[in-house]
Amino acid sequence: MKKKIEVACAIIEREGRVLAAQRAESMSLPLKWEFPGGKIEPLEDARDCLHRELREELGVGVHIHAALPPSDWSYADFAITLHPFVCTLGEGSIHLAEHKAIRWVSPEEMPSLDWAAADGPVLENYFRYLKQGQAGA
Ligand SMILES: Nc1nc2c([nH]c(=O)n2[C@@H]2O[C@H](COP(=O)(O)OP(=O)(O)OP(=O)(O)O)[C@@H](O)[C@H]2O)c(=O)[nH]1
Repeated sequence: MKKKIEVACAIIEREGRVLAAQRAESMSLPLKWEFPGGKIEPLEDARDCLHRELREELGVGVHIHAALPPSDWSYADFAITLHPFVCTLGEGSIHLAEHKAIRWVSPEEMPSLDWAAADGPVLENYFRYLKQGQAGA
């Protein structure tokens, strides 16, 4: 059976843009774009995982504002459930410990990046979330 992992990831918003991070050549899914985050440890809460991973990967704290629906994806060699959270930056300034690059992208620019395949449904859910916010505004 395929290995199954649970991953928490952060859609960090700033001034109408979100932070996209590019995986390094040395990582799995090299050079793909993703939302920073990582694997949830056994018995770990998804939000605690997110805070831990963002400190490790970017050296920042975040404020979590909303949880988007978890989304499942099956890669050739493993299956993943992504748990996305909409966040803003808290304390610290960004230092890249693992990623090759980051970009602040507008919602219009987001689909043009070469995302990890599992992020497709996450982008759709985020666009739906933005629309709902505008409808409720
Ligand atoms: N953080 C994050 N990971 C994602 C996203 N989309 C996606 O497919 N993933 C996959 O989820 C896994 C996250 O695990 P990780 O960040 O703790 O793992 P890693 O790359 O350090 O180690 P790995 O070598 O086991 O892949 C990776 O396999 C990554 O490719 C995303 O948007 N954010």
